[in-house]
Amino acid sequence: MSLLLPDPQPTPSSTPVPTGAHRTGSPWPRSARTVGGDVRVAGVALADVAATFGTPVHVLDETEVRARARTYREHFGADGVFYAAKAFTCRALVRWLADEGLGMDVCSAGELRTALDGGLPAHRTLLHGVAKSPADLRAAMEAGVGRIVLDSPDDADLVASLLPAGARQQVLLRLVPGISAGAHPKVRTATPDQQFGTATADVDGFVDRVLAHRSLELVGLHCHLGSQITEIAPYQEAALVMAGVLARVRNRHGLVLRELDLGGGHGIAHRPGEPGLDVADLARCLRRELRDACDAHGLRVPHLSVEPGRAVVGPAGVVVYRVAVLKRTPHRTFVVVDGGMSDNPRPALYGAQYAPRLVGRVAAGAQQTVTVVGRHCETGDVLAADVPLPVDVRPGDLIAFPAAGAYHVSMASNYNAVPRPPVVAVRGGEARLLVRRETVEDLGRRDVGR
Ligand SMILES: Cc1ncc(COP(=O)(O)O)c(C=O)c1O
Ligand SMILES: N[C@@H](CCCC[NH3+])C(=O)O
Repeated sequence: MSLLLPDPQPTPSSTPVPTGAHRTGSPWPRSARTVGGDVRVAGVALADVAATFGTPVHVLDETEVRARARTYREHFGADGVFYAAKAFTCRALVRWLADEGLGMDVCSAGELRTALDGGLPAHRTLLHGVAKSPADLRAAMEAGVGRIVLDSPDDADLVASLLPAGARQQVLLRLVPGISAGAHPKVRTATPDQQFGTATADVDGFVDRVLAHRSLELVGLHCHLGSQITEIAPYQEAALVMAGVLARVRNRHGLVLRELDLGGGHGIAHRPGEPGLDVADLARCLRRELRDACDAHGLRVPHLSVEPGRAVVGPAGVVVYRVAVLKRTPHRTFVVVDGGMSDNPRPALYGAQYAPRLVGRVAAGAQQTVTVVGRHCETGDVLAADVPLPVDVRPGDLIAFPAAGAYHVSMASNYNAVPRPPVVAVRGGEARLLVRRETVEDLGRRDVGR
């Protein structure tokens, strides 16, 4: 019996996935069940997905995504949730999220394109970026994005310079509240030593630069602390700091800003037993903190919004690899799989840890400690070091990594000219292709020189 999953029983497709507070402690979708030696997600055996679509393959549980989106919508309300497209995006996903009442945070003309193609109205998107290109901005302005988040005073000038004559654009200011939060230094974005946003101490000059442009309508403030944050306290601190900045803007500039976007970063369990951030608790604590802080400043409480990415799609995704080679050295046993850092750079970038498991057959009971590595020409292409897998693991076996729905596909590359894997949606016992596997021909198409 597996420690990773609930009891091995098939999921009746009629069992509703509970909404409400997010469960913490399991990296698997709530529908995941062990059946014999296999795992079924939304009633679909992972071995069947691998047989039909090949490996590596990304599997996304539609019901899990929708339930997570609905939970956010319930606790943060209409116009309160902008899914961060950078975590993963494709047209079907946009449609699910739009159905569930979410908006979307996009960072490029490409992410915006997918949002629009998926049917999300442009006014439900907001555009981010530390270095928005003129092409990004023109696409955003042409589509009519709801908000543009200005990263710096220069960004304000750039946006204003590209707006068509007579147009007005609602904007937020991205500020740096000086809070250190996030699972790794490379994903902390609210400290003074990194490149995003403008220090809260410099807000007056930032506001003045924005107000100098009649085409920019300043409606609110924004901050984003970092990613994979599993405690509520940093968000409470952010609410407190940002309420202070709202008061300062009112006092110094006579402007009452009506919106506050506190970004994303909500953590999930990547391995069994790890904590995740509870959305209901987060919403409750944030609202209380913000109300108290605004009361203290005599401010009206602004409209609150958040930008979760990982917490919406991360636990809904599983990636399945096939074992290519088993290598025993005096130091380690290497399980070499047919993917690697080109489809999941997270372990190499952040030392991210996962809990892979064998699927597709009944294994010997005993476990051994192995290191799962990828196929790439880098010693650092380690997907999971020192993890338990069955003693009889062998070439041809399937290895599944849960918590793979966010920042895998979206950060995938073509290193070693390896085509990127497909994304398959599962729901009610059926699997359907959302994003096809890239081909070697796709890769060759851009190579136009002689
Ligand atoms: C501005 C902004 N909003 C939202 C997110 C989403 O973060 P996460 O996927 O950790 O929720 C990010 C990425 O960290 C971001 O940079
Ligand atoms: N890419 C990071 C998170 C950073 C998100 C963007 N600010 C990860 O995989 O954990």
